[in-house]
Amino acid sequence: MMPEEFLWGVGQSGFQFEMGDKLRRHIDPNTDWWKWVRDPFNIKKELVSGDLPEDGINNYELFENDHKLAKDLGLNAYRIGIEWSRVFPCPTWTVDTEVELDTYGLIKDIKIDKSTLDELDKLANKEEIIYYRRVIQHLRELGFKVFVNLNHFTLPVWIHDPLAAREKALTNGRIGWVSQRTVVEFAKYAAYIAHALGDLVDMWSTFNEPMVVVELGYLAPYSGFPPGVMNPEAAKLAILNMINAHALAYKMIKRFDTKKADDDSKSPAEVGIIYNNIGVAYPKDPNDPKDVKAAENDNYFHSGLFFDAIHKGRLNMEFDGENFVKVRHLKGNDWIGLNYYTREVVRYSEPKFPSIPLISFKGVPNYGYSCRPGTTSADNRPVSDIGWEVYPEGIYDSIVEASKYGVPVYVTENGVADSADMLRPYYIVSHVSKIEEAIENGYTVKGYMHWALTDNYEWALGFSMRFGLYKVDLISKERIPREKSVDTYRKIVQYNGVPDDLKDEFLKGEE
Ligand SMILES: O=[N+]([O-])c1ccccc1O[C@@H]1O[C@H](CO)[C@H](O)[C@H](O)[C@H]1O
Repeated sequence: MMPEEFLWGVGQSGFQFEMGDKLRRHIDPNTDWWKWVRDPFNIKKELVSGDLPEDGINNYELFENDHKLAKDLGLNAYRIGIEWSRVFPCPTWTVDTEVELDTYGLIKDIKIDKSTLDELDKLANKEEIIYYRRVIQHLRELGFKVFVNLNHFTLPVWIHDPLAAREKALTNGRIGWVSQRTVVEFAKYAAYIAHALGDLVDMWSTFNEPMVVVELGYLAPYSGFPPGVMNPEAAKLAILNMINAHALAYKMIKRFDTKKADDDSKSPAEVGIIYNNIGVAYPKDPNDPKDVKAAENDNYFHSGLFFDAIHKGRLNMEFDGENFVKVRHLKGNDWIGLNYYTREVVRYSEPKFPSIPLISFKGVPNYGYSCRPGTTSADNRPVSDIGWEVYPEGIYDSIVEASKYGVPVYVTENGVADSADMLRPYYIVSHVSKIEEAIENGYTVKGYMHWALTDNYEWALGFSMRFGLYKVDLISKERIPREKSVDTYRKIVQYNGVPDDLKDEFLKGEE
């Protein structure tokens, strides 16, 4: 059983859930992803699916309905995302701020005060603020603890034009996280949102999975993620800028959200980061020191580097895992949101880029993310529709790794692409059991949020991947329960842990 105050919830983002209203009144054409997924070249090359987000599930209008579905499951936590581009459809560059740099060229502080907020207020789309306030208020009325995430992959197109960025090999101005200008604008956005929503929100996160943005955007040109270039120098800049952006947003949220929303909160603003692949790279051959080193490097590249910076003020600017500089102003993180889907199994391989020595690993096929749908993994585990191995042990190891930083952990995403609902009940039971085990062994995990309540738009893969406890009919927008999963999750939530009958049904013979 979980501790009494354990949070059970679901997670969602803006871009993947909001759009889909019939009259197209609530489309948001102002993101990089909007532009990216309809680009004829991308569609022709099958980099993206050709599905469009405006044909999606329409949570924008149906949020009350979705909140009620979550309530009926017995949930008490709900994670949402704010779309930067909805609040600021036009550039905020013109709002002047003083920026203080450190000796490494990182931004140490940025002067944002009440008059800056007034200027930003003139540029903000007030209707969208009113809208997000309604959404949060409705969640609060239903008794949910609300988690608000500021950035989930998408960037305003005025700050990132992915097609121009690709075409001009990142030499044009709108290059997203490769440019330090984005850090400054993000700090303004964070300050403004904290001010505009702070009375209703105590649990904040800056980013969702920053390393996915970097790796799929700048090191995997066929991933289907914008801007689809291969450029290790850009990847390094993007990582440093996102670390810097987290640090500044952390400060801004603390500065401008001074009002406690919930009685049970420790402070008016608990600011964390949502992160995936935390310590879940495993060596193919645990007896081969080179493979062991490869996994260690992989783990450091994916999470250690970022976490060392924001928790210890210790920055590995060389990307070698060996040389560090002290950058105290980067420190600041109150909780870790852990997203877990599967593991990685890696072998040693000579560093692909001389300037990133940590990338001395390569994935082994038929494990983790590299499986084929409709098969079982090399380890004889089930594989999801998206080709990801089901490996519940990984969530335990991920909790252990995240716990090293001394802040509470919330599982902010966990789920499976499974349109037939054959795997999901087992997936939920096995992963939640591992979380229970971690808690029994003394680790601090304070919540579990399933991804997702409903089907949604799975980025480059469009609507083909079905992560919902509720299936969504994309024509009628009807939510149809995937009965077995809905039942399973409801039982777990009611019991506040995995009851014995579910363990018997799904985990017999595993232990
Ligand atoms: O979006 N991704 O490409 C990606 C790759 C590896 C692990 C998580 C991950 O992103 C995460 O995954 C889920 C399901 O795929 C959602 O789409 C979510 O938006 C994202 O945060």
